[in-house]
Amino acid sequence: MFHYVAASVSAFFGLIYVFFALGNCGVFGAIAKAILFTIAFNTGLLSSISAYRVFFHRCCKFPGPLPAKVSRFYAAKKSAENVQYYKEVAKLHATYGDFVRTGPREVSVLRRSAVQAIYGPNSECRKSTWYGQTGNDQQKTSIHMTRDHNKYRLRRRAWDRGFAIKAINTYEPRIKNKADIFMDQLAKAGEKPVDVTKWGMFFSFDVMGEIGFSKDFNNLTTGVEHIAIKGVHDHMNMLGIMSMIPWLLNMLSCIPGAASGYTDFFNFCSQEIHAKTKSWDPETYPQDLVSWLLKALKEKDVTAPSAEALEDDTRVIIVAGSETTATTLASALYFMAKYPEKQRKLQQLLDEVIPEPSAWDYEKVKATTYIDDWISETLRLRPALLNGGPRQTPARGITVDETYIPGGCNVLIPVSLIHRDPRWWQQAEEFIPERFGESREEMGTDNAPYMPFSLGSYSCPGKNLGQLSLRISISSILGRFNVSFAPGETGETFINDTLDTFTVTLPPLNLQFTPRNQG
Ligand code: HEM
Repeated sequence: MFHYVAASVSAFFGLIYVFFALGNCGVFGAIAKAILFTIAFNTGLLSSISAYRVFFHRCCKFPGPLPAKVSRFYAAKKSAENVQYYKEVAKLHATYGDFVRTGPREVSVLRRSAVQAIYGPNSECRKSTWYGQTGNDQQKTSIHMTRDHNKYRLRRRAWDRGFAIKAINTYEPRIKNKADIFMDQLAKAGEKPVDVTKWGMFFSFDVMGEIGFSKDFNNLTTGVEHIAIKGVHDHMNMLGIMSMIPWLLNMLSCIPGAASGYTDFFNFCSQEIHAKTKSWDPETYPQDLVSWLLKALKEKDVTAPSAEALEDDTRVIIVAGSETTATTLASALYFMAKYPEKQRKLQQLLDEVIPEPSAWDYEKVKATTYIDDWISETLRLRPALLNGGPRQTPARGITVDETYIPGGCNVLIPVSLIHRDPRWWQQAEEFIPERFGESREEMGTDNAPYMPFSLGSYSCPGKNLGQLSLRISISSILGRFNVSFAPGETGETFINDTLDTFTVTLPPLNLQFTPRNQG
């Protein structure tokens, strides 16, 4: 698009010059003629592109709404209506079936076998053009936006070292420390309602400050959202809508001032990484994720990102690491309030191994598998990312069941739909953590499509860290409190008004945390 826009602008001024030089009209006449010429040319061009996309494009056999076949602006428009594009996708699948053309070259697929074909470890599908939204210079983008598969694999190694078991073990007591501050704040709230959407975010941002940078972001102690993070949150809706047209987002971000809402966040990350570069001691064992990335950079390891990419990576650490864990924690607590008898069951199982909060021990929490079943079921019904990241099919295409999808198409799975599809999930709409535990076989869980952390090469590197934070926070809460809806809260808005901003944005949820008498 950059090339196209540059060529168009040059051609426009070239035309004015030519018409003027031909000498049969003045400057204004030349401008008028150039405008007419440009309109005629672009009308012809856009009409022929539209006709091609509707009748001759390699994706033309897939059904879908006509405007979606012509342009991605359709998806952006639908997303702009209420930032709930996932509901639109659900309607489209109900109307058109399992394969829906949701963009000129995008197909949304609602089939179990598509999970392996698109995201599985042996899939040849690669990150699609969606990941070009912050630019295509692979030396400058974050790991998340790295589309070059070989470069991605090399960079991923540095991340995987930061999430290896030895590293993760050093994080556990520091996360527990944050959880304890969180518990003190819940105790202070007493009978007052606590918005867990907000406080879950404070907790997970502070965890990422600690684990990402060995830094206290102080959200939990102050009860106030960090100014830099606030900038990100204030612009999530816009980002959710604009990312429907990645090339436009990329272009807009180049306009000076267009990304000013993010300035605080960008400056903050930049300051943090510079401070860290100075304070970091390469001789000691890395204590946080940024140190692992710095280590790779310093050792000129092939896994090292460039300095610019490192800055972008720090932004990913904060956003990818905290938004997802925070929204999952809030949803897990929602289910506790909604299903008090199941909450009691989890509490009792934890009480058996941890009879009082002072006896808290992570190994015992981990051994209580029902807590993992709770987290898995929460992520099934309330995935932190409602859609699988779009992937591009390899040149020879892929086959999903009986359907051939040609090469060079963008394909994705609507995760929030496939996780509730009754063809593969029994009692699909119900919250039944046991389906991941003792009822696993009976409920056919192993054969059902499940991908809250994505799968394969580009799956979430922070999965273990996310689960660690969730186990620690949930077990700490249940050891000290009973969780219920605050007066007047039903949780309906929390469920119905979830926004699709790539990672979800959740409405407030007011819960009450009543101290337990454990006798
Ligand atoms: C419950 C918690 C979490 C969930 C549900 C989750 C989910 C996901 C998903 C679905 C993706 C794939 C996105 C895509 O395909 O574009 C992803 C990617 C990623 N996640 Fe997580 N995540 C969680 C926690 C974390 C944590 C704690 C970190 C730590 C920094 C993290 C770091 C990342 C990174 C860096 C990527 C990009 C990987 C890539 O592009 O290949 N995540 N996550």
